[in-house]
Amino acid sequence: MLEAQHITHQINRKTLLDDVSLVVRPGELVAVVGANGAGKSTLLKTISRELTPTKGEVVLDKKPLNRFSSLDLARRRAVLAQQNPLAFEFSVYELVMMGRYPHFEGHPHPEDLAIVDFALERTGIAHLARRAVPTLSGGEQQRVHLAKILAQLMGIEEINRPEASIRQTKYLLLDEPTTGLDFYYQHSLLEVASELTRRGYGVVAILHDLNLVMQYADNVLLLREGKALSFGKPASVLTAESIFNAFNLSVHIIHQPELDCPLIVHTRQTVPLTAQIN
Ligand SMILES: Nc1ncnc2c1ncn2[C@@H]1O[C@H](COP(=O)(O)OP(=O)(O)OP(=O)(O)O)[C@@H](O)[C@H]1O
Repeated sequence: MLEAQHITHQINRKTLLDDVSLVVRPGELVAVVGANGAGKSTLLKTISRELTPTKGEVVLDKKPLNRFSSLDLARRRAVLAQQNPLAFEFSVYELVMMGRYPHFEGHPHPEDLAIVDFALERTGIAHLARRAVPTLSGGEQQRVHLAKILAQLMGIEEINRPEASIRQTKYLLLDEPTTGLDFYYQHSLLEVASELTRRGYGVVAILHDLNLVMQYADNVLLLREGKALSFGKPASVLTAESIFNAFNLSVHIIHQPELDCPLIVHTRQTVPLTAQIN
């Protein structure tokens, strides 16, 4: 279990996070939502150990995060950042192979090569393997970075026995992973994440599309101005009232029996029909 316990984060006199807690259990996809500047990336960076909180603690399987070696942590959790470092002239294959660096010294083993091939296939970029990363489109580059973190976490036994659960829980931490992805790949990415949760992974994803949250998240944390407004099942947390509180936007929540989950639609301020006719 991955737990952020009462996280407060202050920079100078500004409070970016104020007593925020989050729990991610094995097998769960937890979404973090909120307006721009609400503190979502700050929370994810704290959970990944990129930032040290002013107060509070992040605990992975009951052990504080700061007690893990960098190598152990790299094998237990992988991070898809909002802004990925420039890939210079690396090929797609080379960049995805970097995901395996915590697992070998010198030359990659046959299983590292198999895992990289699997990650390239699973993210739909095998045909781009020899291309230089900077020549790819934004969405293609995003899929390369996803493939890299899959390669970082997956083990050969997971590829050979896809139906088996993993022995030790691993966590994917995704900051706006659907950025730049088309409609098909937004869903494809969240299907990959869901598939991993079924194997026992935990996933934390910052998402802006609340309908994707409704469809894919097991739990959601709603942040406003660094504070947790609520945490729980998407249909209970994402109400018209809470969305108005967090985003200052009026929405309809539509329940259709043929849909798996409620649908959130922005209420546009329309001119009454009679006024238009006149
Ligand atoms: N190093 C910093 N110094 C000062 N303020 C910062 C720093 N880092 C972040 N902030 C501020 O903290 C707030 C939260 O930032 P954060 O990046 O966590 O927001 P976010 O919810 O991820 O936003 P977005 O949806 O725009 O990505 C913002 O107002 C941001 O300007």
